[in-house]
Amino acid sequence: MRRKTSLHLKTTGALIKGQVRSRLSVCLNRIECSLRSQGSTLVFLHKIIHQETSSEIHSDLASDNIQTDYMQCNLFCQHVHLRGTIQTVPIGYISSCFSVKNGTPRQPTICGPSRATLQIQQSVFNNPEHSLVGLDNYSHVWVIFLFHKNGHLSYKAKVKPPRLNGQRVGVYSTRSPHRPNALGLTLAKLDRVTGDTLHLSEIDMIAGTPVLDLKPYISDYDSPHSRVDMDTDTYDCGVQPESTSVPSEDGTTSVETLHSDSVASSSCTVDPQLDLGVERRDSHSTDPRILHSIDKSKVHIRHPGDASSSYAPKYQGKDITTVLGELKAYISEGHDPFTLGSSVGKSQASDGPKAKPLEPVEDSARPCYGEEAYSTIAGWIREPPVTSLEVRFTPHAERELGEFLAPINTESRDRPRFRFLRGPKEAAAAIRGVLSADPRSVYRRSRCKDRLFFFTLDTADITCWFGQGFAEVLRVRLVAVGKELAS
Ligand SMILES: C[S@@+](CC[C@H](N)C(=O)[O-])C[C@H]1O[C@@H](n2cnc3c(N)ncnc32)[C@H](O)[C@@H]1O
Repeated sequence: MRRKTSLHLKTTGALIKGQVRSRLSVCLNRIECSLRSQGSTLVFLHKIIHQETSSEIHSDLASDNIQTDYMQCNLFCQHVHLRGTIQTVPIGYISSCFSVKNGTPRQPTICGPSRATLQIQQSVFNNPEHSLVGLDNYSHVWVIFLFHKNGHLSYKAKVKPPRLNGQRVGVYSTRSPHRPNALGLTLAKLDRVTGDTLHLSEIDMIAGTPVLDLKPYISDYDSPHSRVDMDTDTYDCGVQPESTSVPSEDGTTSVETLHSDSVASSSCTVDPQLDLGVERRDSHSTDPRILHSIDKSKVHIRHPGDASSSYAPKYQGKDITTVLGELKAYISEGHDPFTLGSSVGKSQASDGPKAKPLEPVEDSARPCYGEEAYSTIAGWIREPPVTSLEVRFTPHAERELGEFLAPINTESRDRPRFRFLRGPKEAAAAIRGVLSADPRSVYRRSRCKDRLFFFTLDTADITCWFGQGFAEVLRVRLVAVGKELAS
């Protein structure tokens, strides 16, 4: 194997010129060192050399990809020496309606109809379809992939996200594809599973993207809001609970619901220190955007006007806002919510405060808890300094798009046909999604305002231009390679 590898390295090395050649040879030397010292990594290294480096080099000799491979090998070898072996082999490669980076949505939510398939490689599992059994129970899947088309590893500690229109932030506060380990993470919609293939939509990956891993999206684990909901479920036990409020040593009040026929108990902990006002701001910070969550409180109150409040768990017929308002009053004023009215569980605290009818909690006085109560995001994500664009089609472009057929359409073979998208309507929605988010780089926006913008969507080449606050689609043509696919 080693001889074969060396031979391959020599052949590949002969193709490389100048600086790139010398860089790669350093890299190859390191790999050979690794081969000598790390017998077990031989297969993987061979894969890197064979699949990643050589195919890219042959197709794109002078490109930056060589540097990427060089850097990747370099990083890899450092790891082999310092940290042991890290084996990462793609489980499959994305086939998607985006063939190049230009015009690919920056996040999956931008363009719902963006579709893709992923076939699990036979080389990873003998029966790749077995690895997907049960996955069709989930609507969404995390896709962990490599930004394999990042031409060069010019990553920097600070980046300029296009939505920030030139402002710099730390790379780790962004989803920039330019990062030291070029890993991407996309929450894709899982439309269906057929055998060894996943059918996805809402994706932001280009065709050929190597996928390293898949995990089901489980809101109970992956969404802080759901975690909160699980905690508040302690109010909705389904059986008449006997409740007792137990002040604990750390000053929190724990409300325990005891099931008479079971040893199981669930608890809801309220920290009076926290004032139940979730919109606490950091005492050290004057930045009004810094909103801090209550980490320890397992209580979640939704904003009274929040549409989601209809989902609020109920305790003994009362919505959670009311129950927590009562709890808050209990904590701050001594009203015992558990001795109020007949529908509420009895308090077992004999020396607890006397029952008093509660005043209805004023909306303004209620804590205003939105979803941000449990997760916070940078203000610019929802309110970026760039505005979204109106998207128009010229009548000509509209006609051209209308000519396209869905993949399964059996009509005339002369008409252009999509591979992924389900017809012109879906394509129009995808184009609107991509363009309204202004896919141009900051440089293009400011320096090349008047230039035409081209991108490819499925089998269509789109030409458009940008004006003040809008993007207009001028032409929709079948891509050259798409012709073969469409026939
Ligand atoms: C901003 S990244 C976000 C990706 C992912 N959702 C994440 O947060 O990690 C999405 C952009 O990466 C680029 N991209 C997609 N697939 C790529 C690949 N295989 N190699 C390099 N760049 C890619 C496209 O330009 C796309 O607009």
